[in-house]
Amino acid sequence: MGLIKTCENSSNSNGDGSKSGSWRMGSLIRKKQVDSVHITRRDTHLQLAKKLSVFDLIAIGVGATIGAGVYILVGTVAREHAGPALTMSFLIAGIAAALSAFCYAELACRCPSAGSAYHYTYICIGEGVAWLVGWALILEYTIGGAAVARGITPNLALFFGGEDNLPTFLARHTIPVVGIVVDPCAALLVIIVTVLLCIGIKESSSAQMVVTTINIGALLFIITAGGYLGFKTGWAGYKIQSGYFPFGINGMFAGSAIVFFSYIGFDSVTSTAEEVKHPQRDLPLGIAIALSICCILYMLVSVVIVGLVPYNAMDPDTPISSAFSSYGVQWAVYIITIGAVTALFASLLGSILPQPRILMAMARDGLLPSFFSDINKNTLVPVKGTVATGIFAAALAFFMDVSQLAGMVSVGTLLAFTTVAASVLILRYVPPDEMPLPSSLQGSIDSVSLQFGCNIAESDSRISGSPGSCETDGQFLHVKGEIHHPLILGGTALEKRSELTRRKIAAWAITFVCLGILAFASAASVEVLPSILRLSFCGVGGALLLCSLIVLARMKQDNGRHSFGHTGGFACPFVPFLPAACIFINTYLLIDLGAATWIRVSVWLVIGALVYALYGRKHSSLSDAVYVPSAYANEIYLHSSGSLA
Ligand SMILES: NC(=[NH2+])NCCC[C@H](N)C(=O)O
Repeated sequence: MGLIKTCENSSNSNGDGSKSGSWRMGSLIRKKQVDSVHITRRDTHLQLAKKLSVFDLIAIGVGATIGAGVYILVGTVAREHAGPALTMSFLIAGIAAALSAFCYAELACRCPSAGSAYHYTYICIGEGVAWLVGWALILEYTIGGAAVARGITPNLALFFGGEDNLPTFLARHTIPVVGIVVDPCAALLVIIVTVLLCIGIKESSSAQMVVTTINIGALLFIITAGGYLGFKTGWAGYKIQSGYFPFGINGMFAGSAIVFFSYIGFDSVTSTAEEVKHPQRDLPLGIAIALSICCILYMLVSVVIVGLVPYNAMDPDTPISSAFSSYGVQWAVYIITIGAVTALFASLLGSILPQPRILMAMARDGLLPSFFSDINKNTLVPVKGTVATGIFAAALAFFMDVSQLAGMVSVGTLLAFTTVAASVLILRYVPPDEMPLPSSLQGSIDSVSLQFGCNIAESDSRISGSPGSCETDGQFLHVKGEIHHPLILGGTALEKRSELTRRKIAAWAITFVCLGILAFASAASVEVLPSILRLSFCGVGGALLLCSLIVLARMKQDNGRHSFGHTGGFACPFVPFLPAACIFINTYLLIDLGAATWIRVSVWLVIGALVYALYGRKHSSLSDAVYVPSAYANEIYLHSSGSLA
């Protein structure tokens, strides 16, 4: 049953929002429309302040991305995986990150919202996966922020001559009996960042700009001073016997999987989408420039460091400072430490900034309490969500050494990157078309039916457009006996039918692309399986992936430039190959995180599933929505505005 059934369900709901069994499954795949915030909630909320320019976005992106990664990872990765080819590892990881950046750039243009990956997933894939992404991002930003804050203390202590000399109120203490090491300095830094974020987005981005400029200055110092030393002393690191690839090409790729971590963070830019003055132009530019700056800096730093010190003599903990010390340039250590502290501070701000915005987007959709969607009328930022995030992250940073949980931090980002790439495929081949309306508008539907001379009747599940839309098959209309799809309201009956078939084939092809990648990547990484089994899985997965990609490549697609009410903007190139490569890389990295990380993450995800089942599902804005085609929704909305007034 389609639309009519949905209406009945809504009116039968027993006040607490509980629905029939089939609707319960349906809640996981229900989707929202780009501007559904305004339609479903008759939004009276304040909007965030639109103050950010492309320079602010670059500062936010670079600041959030450059962190401990480049200051620490170069040592271990050069020593154990890549050797002097570390530069190539950074390049490959940068290209992999750029694939995600392309996908983010298109979606940020087409659906600019503070919810970022959560929001795109909700529109393209459905509520269940969107919740999962939002919930995983909470883990990432909060634990990530707390971990970064803890990392600042030892670096800061270097200015005082070691941790023992830190002022008592900043020094780490061990609580007797329980043996917990508390870190007041880390908690204080989180609080400072939280206060800054509450003051205003422009103020926060200006602070980020200052801190990031100092950090870039330190990296430029490393590059120029290191380059000078290298030219003067003959680049000892490049003269070793084992050549440029001591661990072979495999080592270089293994290294790029590890240094990929240093590119995480540029996605923070997209969570400011509602605060950008010209989102369609500035979001893609901001993401691209931020990522390019990081990639160039990382490659130059690595060229210099592996050239100064032979890879096998590199210090795994403080590779950059040790490289300068080994040439007798002790004072450089201070500059490098300033760089590390500012990089970590900016990374902390980059972690705490997106969190309240994603919470706000989830609360607007009813999946979290409205407390989080509150915007302060003076500063026009989500102050309550920011304070809640800050208190939680500060408590974590104070009490826990969260570095053990570092692997969990990447899950949120990689999951988000994967679903964002899948969302691009869906938007291009099977653009979502439902327009959720609150049940209060149901009364208007009949009159609109009359006005259109059409009968919004039971739809035909045989012609549903995608696996994901079967449940909400009310998107199809029978108009005077013919089947009409909102996207193909023009054209002959034959054309309409063939468009519906195209959508169906595309939907299955996208599903098979994802399944093929999953099979291939799992078989390639799970070494405990017998090799014959691994090979067969890889073969089946690869064949599935290849066939589905060929099918998609031959299909008509939306060009990504004129949907959802605006034209222009950025369109991701090489669809479907680029998003598929992006899904592949991120799935591979997700599996590569290892069983222990996944077991820990599962605990968090199970808690998330419970919260969704007990709260989100019932309170979702879409739980009182009926589905009508977007082509008619505006008419219904306009028609009903009189009766609602
Ligand atoms: N949102 C995050 N997970 N932030 C962590 C960013 C890590 C950063 N790229 C680094 O190299 O340290």
